Parts: sequence; structure tokens; C-alpha cells
Amino acid sequence: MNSRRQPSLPPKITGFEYVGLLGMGGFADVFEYRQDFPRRPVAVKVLLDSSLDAGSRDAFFAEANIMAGLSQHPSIVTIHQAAIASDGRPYFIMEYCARPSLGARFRTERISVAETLRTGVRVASAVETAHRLGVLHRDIKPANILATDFGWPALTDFGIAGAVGEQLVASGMSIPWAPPELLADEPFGDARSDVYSLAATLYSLLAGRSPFEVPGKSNAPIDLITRIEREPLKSVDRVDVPQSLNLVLARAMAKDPSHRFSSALAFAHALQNVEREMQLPVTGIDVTDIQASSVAPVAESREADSGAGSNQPSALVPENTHVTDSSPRNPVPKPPEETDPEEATRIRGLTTVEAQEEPVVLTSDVETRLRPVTTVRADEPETDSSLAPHAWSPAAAKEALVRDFEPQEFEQTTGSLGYFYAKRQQADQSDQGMRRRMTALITLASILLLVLILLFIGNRALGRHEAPQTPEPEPTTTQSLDTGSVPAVTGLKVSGAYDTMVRFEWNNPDPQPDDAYVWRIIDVNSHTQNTRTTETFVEVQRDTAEQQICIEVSIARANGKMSSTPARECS
Ligand SMILES: Nc1ncnc2c1ncn2[C@@H]1O[C@H](COP(=O)(O)OP(=O)(O)OP(=O)(O)O)[C@@H](O)[C@H]1O
Repeated sequence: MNSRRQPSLPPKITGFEYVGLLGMGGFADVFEYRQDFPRRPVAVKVLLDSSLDAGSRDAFFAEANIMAGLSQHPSIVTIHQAAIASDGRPYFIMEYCARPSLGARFRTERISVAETLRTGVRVASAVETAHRLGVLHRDIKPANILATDFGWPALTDFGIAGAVGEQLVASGMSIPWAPPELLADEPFGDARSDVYSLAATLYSLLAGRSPFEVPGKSNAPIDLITRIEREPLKSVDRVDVPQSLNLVLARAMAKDPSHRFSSALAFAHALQNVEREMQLPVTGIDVTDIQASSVAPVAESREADSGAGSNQPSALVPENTHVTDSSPRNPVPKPPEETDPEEATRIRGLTTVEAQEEPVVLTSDVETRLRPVTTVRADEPETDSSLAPHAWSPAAAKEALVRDFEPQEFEQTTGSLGYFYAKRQQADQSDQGMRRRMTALITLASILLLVLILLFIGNRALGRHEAPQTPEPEPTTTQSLDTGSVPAVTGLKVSGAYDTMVRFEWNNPDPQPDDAYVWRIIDVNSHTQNTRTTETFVEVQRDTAEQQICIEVSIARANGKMSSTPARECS
């Protein structure tokens, strides 16, 4: 929010009642209004008086058009309408996202790894969809990820703010999340620039600060730029962040764009793999199959000068936005021909790529796509040459063309609304049908109960009833190097040995608030999982009284640091 100026006056809008100020951007204010009918709160973004020149107006309308074209995506803020107020200022009306943005949360709240991954996959889906429609966001940052009433992240601000490479530097606000190529003297960028900024955003959620911000040192724009351009990225210093996630973020934020994931989709797949590795629910990817790359909505070279823009109504372009032309003269290219007519009908829809069951190797984009898929409701998008990152530069974008952006033909096959409609249909079924289903359900439930009882009896008979343990992700290499002065536990010993269980105990020589312990069974034949506990003992199951059990234990501080050397003991 820009605190150096007063908010503008909210315009009178027929059918809407002003409620309050939501935020102030560089070119516009955002107000909350209440719509009379249908009755609902909305957010209204109004261009400032000082930005009423033709270029800013065109850019503002372009933003509205772009957002409208992407609005069907569940992780992009929905736009309802746009118009010019009686005071002459253009405005557009959006869904109201009442929950705090990630920008308002990440410095004060410890955001979990699970939420970060979920957010990453969903926003990457949104970004991939935008890229397929020829739109680069170029200002992805925590503050531009709002939250819907359903708790979904919603990407916003496809606008003029921070649009120009040079202005990005001048405004300073977006520098912490900007990739090196956008901070260069002659900025250039493509889809991989958005991948970088999204990764930098996820890093911020985990670290509680932007990636190159150094606590206690100067974080002035020039310092940040120097570090972004030259310094290697440090791993997130949190014990619950697995090394695989640090590796994914490091790749997505490589200084050289060619070393990054080549698309937001590939990045989303890599994040899914981390979810899978951590045994978290795997977040679905929602992307559209419409691909606009051959339209070259984004200027193909920095010297591009088609001249086409000069005879268009909107001569000045928001330099961070690239709009596909869906007119017959320059149609959005169709996906490759399909032989299966059923699949062909699906190809226009918003695709939900289901969670994949089998693990996917992380090492290359190609490998992340070559995996078994349990259910894909429409053709799963593959990264091919038509998905190659779009070249972009501010200089070329100045010459680019803004055309009216016809909302694409979306056919949302899944998602929350589809789900509710399906539920509603179910409720409308006849009583007879309901009774039949109830009988079937009761029969099924009885069978399930019987199976559960049998399983329970079998388990008891085998004497293998194990206490549930909370799996703890592996500490990363960096974390075990960056140990500070956390001591090892002392007095680790076997305090009880029984036929099928061994109990170990230990002491904490320097207890700190919120200390926990990470322990694991040492097994030379297999890699065992770390488990976190706040107790100073653990009971480990074993098969026979003769079986030797060895464990190692480390102290895990609340700040993420761990004992430099774990203590070890065997039964
Ligand atoms: N749909 C919305 N619902 C609720 N609050 C919103 C909504 N859209 C924007 N806001 C609030 O208004 C603020 C300003 O929004 P804007 O789109 O101008 O983004 P900005 O990034 O702050 O500005 P700039 O475009 O200059 O970077 C946001 O930071 C957010 O707090």
C-alpha cells in the first residue's frame, strides 16, 4: 500500500454502496462496495485521477480484459464488470477477497510447508494458464496473492503497476521477488521470469522474509539487486522444509533462466513431487489447454517493431501484460488434432490434472511429465515447443498490440462450483432413489465395519499395535551444517526393554522454549524416517526380544536449528 498519498474519493456507482478502503496501489485505489443485487460484497479498483492519461487508461482496461479472460481460473481473482464512473475514472469490479493476502501474513505468521506447497501448485496452475493465453504477470509477489472465501489463493494485479522494467527498479516494491533479468539495465523476461517470482514468493512464505533480504543488514533496493544478481540462494533455514523443496526452489530461482523449470507447469509438477514425498495430499493442477504461443502476443524480440500497435485504439501497452488476439484475423491456435473425438471435445475445457499416484523423478522437466496418471479429465498438457517461454522485453512490449480480449471458451469440468451443482442435483433425486441408495450404503457400511473389525482382531492377534508417530521430514544438508550452538541430548539410554518394544530416554542439557526432538531408527539397510516429538523419551516397536534397535536423537529448536551431532544409542 502506498502510504505517501491520501486515498482518492470513492466514485458513485449505481447499484453499489461504498463500504470502505481496501488498499492503495501505484495507479489505483481499491474500495469495498456492497452490490445491491445480487447482494454481495465486491472490490472495486478505481484508476487515480493522476493516471487518467490515455496510456494508463488503456493499460487499466487491458488489465480488466486480461483478468476477465482468466477469471474462470479458480486461483485468479474473478472480475465481474468494468465501466467509467460519473467522475470520469475507469473502474472494474472484482470478487471481494476478505481474507488477508499472503503479503499481510508472511512476515508475522509461520506458514506451513503444506500450505506453501498447496499455494505453489495452485498459483503455478494460474500462471501456466495465463502463459498459455499469452499473458505474463511479471509482478508475482505475496501481496498479489489474495485469498478467496474458500481459502484458495487468488492471483491478482495483472495491471500496470510495476509494469515497466525500469519502473520496477524505481518503485522498489517488487524488487525482492524480481528475477535478475528484469533488474538488468536492459530488462528482458519470459515465462521463466514468472516462475522465478513465484518461487521467490514461496520462499518468502517459508522464510518469513524475501529470499535476498538479510536480517540486520541494509536491504535497500541496490543491496537487494546486487544480491539477487550475484549471491547464491541460501536454503530456507527451517527444520520442516525438506531438502527436495529447497532444491526445487533453488532451480526455479536459478540466476540463468535456462537453468530454471521451463514452464510454470513443470514447476507445479516439481512441487507436487515434494508433496508426495512428504506424504501430503497432492494438490491438483488446473490449467487450460488453450495455447496462444503462436499468436506471439508477447513481443518476440526486443527490437520488434511490427508497427501494428500504432493503428490500434490502444497505442500504449501495459508492459507487463501481453494480450492474445482471439479475433478471426489472428486466432488462438488450436491444440494438436485429436483422433479421439471424445477427447477433442474436452480439450477446450479448464483441465484438472488429477493427483498422480506414482512418484515422479525430480531431475528434469521431461521426467516430471512422463509419469503414470490415475485420472486425467482432459488431455494433460505437455510442455512442447509451443509452450516454450515467450520472449518479452519492455522495449518490444511498447510496440505490442493491445486488442480486446475476448473471454476464452472455458468449460470448467471440475472445481468447487461443479461440485456444488453435483451436490444440488443429488439432493433433487426422488425419495425412491434415495431409499435405494440408502439401502446400498447401509449394506456397504456393514461390510466395511466387518472388515475393520476383522482387521483389528488380526492386528491384536499379531501383537503389532504400534503407537502412531508423526513423520518428520529429513533435515536438509544445509540445516545440519547451519547448526549454531545447539547441543546434543545427554544421557541417551535404554530405560526399558520388552519383547516387542524398547524405551529410550534422554535429557536436554539446555532446554529452550518450544524445544522438540527429532529421532530416527538407525538401519544400515534402509533409510528410515525422522520423527518429531516433544517428549524426552520414545518407545520403539521391535519384532523379537533379540532384535537390536539403535536410534539417533537431536534437539530441534523453535528457530529451526538442530544439534550439530545427534546422540546415538542401541538396545
Ligand atoms: N479483490 C480484492 N479483494 C480484497 N482486497 C483487494 C482486492 N484487490 C485488491 N485488494 C487490496 O487492495 C490493494 C491494492 O491493490 P492493487 O491491485 O492496486 O495492488 P498493489 O499491488 O497494491 O498495487 P500496485 O498495482 O501499485 O502494485 C491490495 O494490496 C489488496 O490489499
